[in-house]
Formats: sequence, structure tokens, C-alpha cells
Amino acid sequence: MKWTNQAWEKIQPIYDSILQMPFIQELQNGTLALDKFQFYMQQDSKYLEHYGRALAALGAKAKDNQMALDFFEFGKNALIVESALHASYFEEFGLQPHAEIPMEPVCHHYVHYLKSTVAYDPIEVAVAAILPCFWIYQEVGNYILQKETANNPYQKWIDTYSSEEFAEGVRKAQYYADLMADNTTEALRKQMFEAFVKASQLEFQFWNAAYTNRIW
Ligand SMILES: Cc1ncc(C[n+]2csc(CCO)c2C)c(N)n1
Repeated sequence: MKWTNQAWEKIQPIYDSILQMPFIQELQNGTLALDKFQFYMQQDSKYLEHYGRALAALGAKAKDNQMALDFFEFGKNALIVESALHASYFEEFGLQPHAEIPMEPVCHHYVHYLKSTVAYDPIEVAVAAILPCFWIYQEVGNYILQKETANNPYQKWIDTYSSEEFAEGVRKAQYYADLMADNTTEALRKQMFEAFVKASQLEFQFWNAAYTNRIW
């Protein structure tokens, strides 16, 4: 069985609990309170600018040029998504100017976990750590789309993560995770699973922090 299939089995309970989260349920039916969405968006804009850099740094560690190029592209896309959010959502949803947003605890933990993993751990582990960000968003995006609600104020956000262009990125990230896993040791494959589970828990916590207004 592919490493990615085994990895998903390990996070299935976390993924199931993400789908049951009030944040996701209310995002899906359009009833999510504005202040919770604002919290999420503001933290996500911070997240994206750091995540984009973590992806570029991961690319810089790749031995293979095509892999480096793909990760630079992922990093570039994260920053493009961030500026697109700025151009539309920041005004539409009355968000604070970017410079005034502090990074709250869960966002802080997640971005620094990713950056330190990329900096200090083997590249195999770093690839596993960045994968839930892609994969969980695709699955959650598809889940939300199954039950579309008319006039959902959050529709544009939902559409961002269900495009074919985005799906292509997910497939590439999965491909690299499997390639790394196939060419490494059992001990590193285990560390890769741990990183994949940890980043998935942080995805859960990221939405939970927005719902419960978790601040310093
Ligand atoms: C907390 C958090 N996790 C994942 C994403 C989704 N995401 C952000 S950048 C990117 C891939 C590169 O463009 C993906 C899938 C998000 N927005 N916020």
C-alpha cells in the first residue's frame, strides 16, 4: 500500500472530527458567525505568508531540480492565494489591515512547527509535514461542495479549494511524499507518519481556534 494511503488511514479519525466541527458545518451551511470567519481569515493570511516561505525553503533542499521547481511553485501559489484573499475578502468582510494582525497561538505553533521541520528535519519528514495542508483542504472543500447552500457568503472561499488547478497541486505533493517514502528507511517512514499526523492535528486546531477565539 502507498505511504499516502497508510498515512490517510492514520488521520481518518482526525479528518472525521474535522468534518463534524461546528466551524466546518456552519461554513457549509453559510451560518458561520462573521467574527469567527474574520478570525480565521486573518490568521490564515499570516499562515499563508509563512507557509509559502516554508515551501520555498523545502524546495531549496530538494536534490532534484523538478522537485525544487514544484515546491517553489507551491510556495508562490500560497502567496498568490494570500494576496487574492487580501484583494477580495479583506474589504468584503471588514478585516483589519494586515500589519495590525498578531499571530495567535495555534497559527504561531503551526507555522513554526513547519518552518523548524523544514530547517532541521530530513526532507522526507518535511514533505510529510506540509502534505495535510494540501490534502485536508481538498477533501474538506469537496465535502462542503456536496451540500451547497444557496447564497452562502463564504462560497468564494469554498471554490478556491475545489478547483482542478488546486487538485493538480495535491496530486504532485502526494507523489513526492510517496517517492520520498519509497526511497527511505523504515525509521524515517515512521517519522513521516508522525509529522503527517501532527500537521493534521494542527489543521483541526486552526479551525477550532477560530471558533473558540483562542488568543494569547
Ligand atoms: C491553515 C491552512 N491550512 C491549509 C490551507 C490550504 N492551503 C494554503 S496554501 C496551499 C497550497 C499552495 O498553494 C494550500 C493547500 C490554508 N489556506 N490554511
